[in-house]
Amino acid sequence: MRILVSVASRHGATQEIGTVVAEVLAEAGHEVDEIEPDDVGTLAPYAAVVLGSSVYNGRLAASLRELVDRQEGALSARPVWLFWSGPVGEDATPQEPDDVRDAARRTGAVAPRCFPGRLRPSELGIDERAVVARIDPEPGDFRDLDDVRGWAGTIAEQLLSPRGPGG
Ligand SMILES: Cc1cc2nc3c(=O)[nH]c(=O)nc-3n(C[C@H](O)[C@H](O)[C@H](O)COP(=O)(O)O)c2cc1C
Repeated sequence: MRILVSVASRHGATQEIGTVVAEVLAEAGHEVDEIEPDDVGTLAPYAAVVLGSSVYNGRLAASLRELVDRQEGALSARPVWLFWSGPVGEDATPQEPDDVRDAARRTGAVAPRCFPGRLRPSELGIDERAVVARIDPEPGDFRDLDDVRGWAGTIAEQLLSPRGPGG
C-alpha cells in the first residue's frame, strides 16, 4: 500500500517520530511518502494516512489543522492514524488538546496517540522562551522511540489484516 506520513514539527522532535513511523511501515513492505502538511496535495495515491503534530500552547500546529480543513473529505474516506507530541518532564500529565479531538472526529482517526516530546531550551525562539520561563517545564528528551515503533507496528498489522484497519 502507499501511505502518507505527514507531520508538523517546529524543532524536529516530532518530525523524527514521524520518520520512525515511516520506517516501520516501509519495513512492513509499504511504500511511504513523508510530506510536510503544507506541501500535501491530492490524497488520491494514498490508501492510508498517518498525521502527527507537536503541541504548543495547547494547540496542534496550524499547518496540520489546515491540512485537515483542506482534505477533510479525502481523509475521512481513508484509514487515518493521528498522533500528537508535547508533554515533557518525567512526571508530565498529557492534556489532550481540543484540536486533537476535533481532528480525530473529522478524519475518523481512532484513538489518537500521545507521545512525550523533547525540549531543548537552546533552540527556542524569543516568544517560546517567554512561555517556558512562565511554566518552567523540565528540559530534556522524553521521547520513547521503541514505543513509537510499537505503535507503528500495530498500524502495519491493521493494514495487513484481511478485515482492514480496525478489524
Ligand atoms: C513555548 C512552548 C509551549 C509548549 N506548549 C505545550 C503544550 O501546550 N502542551 C504540550 O504537551 N507540550 C507543549 N510544549 C512542548 C513541545 O510540544 C515539545 O517540546 C515538542 O516535543 C516539540 O516538538 P517539535 O520539536 O517537533 O516542535 C511546548 C513547548 C514550548 C517551547
